[in-house]
Amino acid sequence: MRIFLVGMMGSGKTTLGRQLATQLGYTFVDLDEYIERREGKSIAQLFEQEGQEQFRLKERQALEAVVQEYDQAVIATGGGAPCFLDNMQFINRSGKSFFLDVPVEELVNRLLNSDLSVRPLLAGKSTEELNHFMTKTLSERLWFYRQAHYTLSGNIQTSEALLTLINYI
Ligand SMILES: Nc1ncnc2c1ncn2[C@@H]1O[C@H](COP(=O)(O)OP(=O)(O)OP(=O)(O)O)[C@@H](O)[C@H]1O
Ligand SMILES: O=C(O)C1=C[C@@H](O)[C@@H](O)[C@H](O)C1
Ligand SMILES: [Mg+2]
Repeated sequence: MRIFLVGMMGSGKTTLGRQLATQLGYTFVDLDEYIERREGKSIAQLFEQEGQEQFRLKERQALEAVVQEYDQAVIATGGGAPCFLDNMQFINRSGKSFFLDVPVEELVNRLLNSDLSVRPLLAGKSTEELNHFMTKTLSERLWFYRQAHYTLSGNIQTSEALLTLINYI
């Protein structure tokens, strides 16, 4: 079985995905890291050198490659991945999907405590700009994220989220 985690930057896909994979004995794949390895460039470099449109094409190719490569895996998708091309349909056809629906205020808190420079869409933003960007982007993306098979809502601790997810699987 393939398990896909979708949601905004800071929603905990990488953190939760890694732990879930360990618990299930599945391979963990972080789509951003997979792209970085395939391309030999960081996500920030890809955005800077090739632009977002080209990145989204590479992201789709990587998604297809991951599905080809792994039958039993927990896959943390990139924050934007489900919202371009027909990626969300492809995800839903390829496994079970979970939307980590974390309130914007909490996303902003978490992101302010992390390294913004590795996230090219957020790099250099002030707290106010970050708030505005995250609110606007979430409202544009909700339609896609809500197509996930399951939703985990709220600011919940990773350990609790893990238990809930395992119950759904
Ligand atoms: N349940 C949680 N409660 C509190 N903080 C969390 C939780 N999950 C993750 N974090 C923290 O929030 C930050 C972002 O988490 P993470 O990198 O897992 O998000 P992501 O969804 O993979 O983001 P991106 O789309 O940018 O890769 C990290 O600093 C992480 O430690
Ligand atoms: O939300 C987004 O559009 C992104 C999220 C990250 O996972 C990376 O894929 C990249 O920084 C873009
Ligand atoms: Mg991540």
